[in-house]
Amino acid sequence: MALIPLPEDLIPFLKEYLPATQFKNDCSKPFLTLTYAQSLDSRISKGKGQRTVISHLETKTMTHYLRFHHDGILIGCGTALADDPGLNCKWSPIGDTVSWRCSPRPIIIDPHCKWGYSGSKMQELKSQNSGKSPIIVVLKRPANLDANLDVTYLEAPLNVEGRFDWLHLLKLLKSEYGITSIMAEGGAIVINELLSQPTVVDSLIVTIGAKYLGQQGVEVSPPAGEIELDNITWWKGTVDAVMAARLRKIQC
Ligand SMILES: NC(=O)c1ccc[n+]([C@@H]2O[C@H](COP(=O)([O-])OP(=O)(O)OC[C@H]3O[C@@H](n4cnc5c(N)ncnc54)[C@H](O)[C@@H]3O)[C@@H](O)[C@H]2O)c1
Ligand SMILES: Nc1nc(=O)c(N)c(NC[C@H](O)[C@H](O)[C@H](O)COP(=O)(O)O)[nH]1
Repeated sequence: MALIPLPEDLIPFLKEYLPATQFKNDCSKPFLTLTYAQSLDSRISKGKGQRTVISHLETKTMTHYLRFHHDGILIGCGTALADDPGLNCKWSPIGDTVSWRCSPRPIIIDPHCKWGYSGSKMQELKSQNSGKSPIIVVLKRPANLDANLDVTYLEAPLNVEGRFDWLHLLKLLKSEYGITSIMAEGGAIVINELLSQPTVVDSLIVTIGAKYLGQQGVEVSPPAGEIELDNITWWKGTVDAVMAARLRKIQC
């Protein structure tokens, strides 16, 4: 899908929430932006496994502007399987040239290797020099790896609940691959887990589309209950609104 020009007032609106240059050297974990598009009833798709357009094209362009400003783009394997996403960047300051140089490195959280890179949109974009090859985070690298497949596996341990520890994972991505900023784009499991990680998430950028998706839709709602936000700012577009904020740090 072609983009439209980025609304100019989104640039100052987002500035404070983007990874800052000085952050790169200061911290052992990458800067993490959690971003997604939801309906008025807090759904991110109309059903499990169904790719659903929520954003207006101007906020779709905003997503690509955000992609331009991050080294990595992280999704769960549920999104990779449902959407077959490209995860490249189609926005650049010099126009809409699509290049792997402007694109973040896709990072797919796939502990049990359910998603395949072969034949994917990501592979197609990589072969056209329009995107980067992914890092797939797994418990154990698959046996019989195809040496021709341009894909990197990062092994990480699962905790007793069968989950990767986010802080450990992010630090690994920085120390092993030099990734200093990541935007997490979903889906629901990733978003719900990260909403309760104020020490891991640095910025929260949520697009709210003016539609309802209904009770069959995939819901975003933190399982642990109430989450407070700080530094809240709103932007209003043609039909969408965007909220940028920070998760409130828990006081000891
Ligand atoms: N509107 C939006 O902005 C948006 C964004 C992304 C996805 N989506 C939609 O969301 C749906 C997919 O969401 P979902 O919740 O099924 O999938 P998901 O993308 O959150 O992936 C879930 C899977 O990722 C892995 N995973 C995630 N966190 C993990 C952790 N800490 N440790 C170990 N494994 C972990 C697990 O295998 C888990 O089953 C799709 O319908 C997609 O279209 C919407
Ligand atoms: N900003 C936004 N608005 C939406 O309406 C919507 N459905 C998504 N969904 C995010 C999800 O991660 C998608 O899978 C990728 O946005 C697809 O990425 P590509 O365009 O293929 O690169 N994101």
